[in-house]
Amino acid sequence: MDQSNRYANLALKEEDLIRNGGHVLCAYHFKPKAGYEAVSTAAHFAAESSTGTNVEVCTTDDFTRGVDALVYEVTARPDGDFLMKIAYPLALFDRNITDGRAMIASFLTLTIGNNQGMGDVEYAKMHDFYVPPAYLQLFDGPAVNITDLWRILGRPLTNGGMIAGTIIKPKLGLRPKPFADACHEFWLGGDFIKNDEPQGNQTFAPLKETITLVADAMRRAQDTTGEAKLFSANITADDPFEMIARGEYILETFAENAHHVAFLVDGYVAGATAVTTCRRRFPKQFLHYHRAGHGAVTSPQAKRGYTAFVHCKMSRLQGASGIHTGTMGFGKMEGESADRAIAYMLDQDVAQGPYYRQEWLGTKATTPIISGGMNALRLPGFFSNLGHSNVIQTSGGGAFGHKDGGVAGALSLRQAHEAWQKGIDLVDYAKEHKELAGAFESFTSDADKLYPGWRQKLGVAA
Ligand SMILES: O=C(COP(=O)(O)O)[C@H](O)[C@H](O)COP(=O)(O)O
Ligand SMILES: [Mg+2]
Repeated sequence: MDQSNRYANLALKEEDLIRNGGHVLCAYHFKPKAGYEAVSTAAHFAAESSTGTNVEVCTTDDFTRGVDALVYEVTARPDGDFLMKIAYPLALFDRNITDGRAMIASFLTLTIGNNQGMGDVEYAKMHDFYVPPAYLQLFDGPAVNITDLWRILGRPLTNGGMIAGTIIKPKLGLRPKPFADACHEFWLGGDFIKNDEPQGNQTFAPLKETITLVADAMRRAQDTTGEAKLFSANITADDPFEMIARGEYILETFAENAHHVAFLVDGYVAGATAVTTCRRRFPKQFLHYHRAGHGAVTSPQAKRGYTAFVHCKMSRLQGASGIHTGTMGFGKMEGESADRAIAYMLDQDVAQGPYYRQEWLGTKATTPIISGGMNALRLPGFFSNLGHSNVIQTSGGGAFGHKDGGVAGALSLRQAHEAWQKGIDLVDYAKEHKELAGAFESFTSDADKLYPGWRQKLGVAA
């Protein structure tokens, strides 16, 4: 059944839809199955994503038709796919019975829901979306972000710079004492430590025992260095009550340092409920959105789901204090330099996406968290591409892979950031900073690639 006379209106103008503010707009790259025409398939897609199904139902009335999602653009793309844009009336989206607020679960159920498995759609992937002010203000948005961490660290509250972090490695297999010892070591040179995402309450490292030792390690490191230290504790679980139990135990155990604790939630695998449980139950803690598994849908190889840009943009609506944005081609994970647009959508008040310009109307920024195969040598290029260094940066291998250990690894990260801030060439800075020089000797293949001639300049034999 061709539903394009009901669910498509190609005469609608995007600027009018934005000016009227009554619709969420979504842009997809899509392809109909062989034998299906683009506009009618797009109309079926919009029907399935809003008020319709594959046939007319006798229960539809005039009100129903007034809240249909409408395809307002279908254009052929050079790669053979189509660009499809759909306007979703705000009334379609579910609202809480407790407080009338919006939820990402409903946004996804409609915009990336049943439409992902339709028989006439080869694939469809969301590349951008636009949220009008009336819907934007119904989301929690961030309560806390890097500014609050800068305050704890005693830094300027604007342009306070990179927070030097690590991830405790190995990923799994450390018992509580070696885990806390690794934390203590890194904190002697760095600021921020996160649990690696699988670390929780394994039998060989019970959470209560590990957290008690980590809280003690933080106290000792703070006493020794005279600096504040930060820990991002994983509270991800299937059960919100389990997350709350973990969070409460952690805050109680860190006691006077509870405000130095962030909560890590693996928001892709555990979902919107887990993110919002943390955002609402612990609004004073930094909500660290980790995104393990997101590559299954966000990878450029995946033709379905949504992009990393869309994923990160949703996290700001939900109220993530920070989210991993990838390393933009400078680390080990998939990405490219143009991914800096993801960071700008998170940390600016007006930002341009691939298809829509979004005004955030004073919504707090979500801090980009830069992680995945990073080390001191890769930081200057990364910051130059991004244009600023106001990020949390966590290097796991890049800290504990340093030839002189975790303290030197942490210091090398700080030194690389200082060099970039001062506009000094990294090799020149390494002549005066032995931990940075040690990073060159530790990560030699990066050094050879990024800084040819470094051996002669630093007097290191080949
Ligand atoms: O443990 C790590 C990185 O460890 P290492 O520093 O040793 O590479 C993180 O889970 C990844 O950064 C996730 O990827 P992303 O940040 O892209 O979500
Ligand atoms: Mg990890």
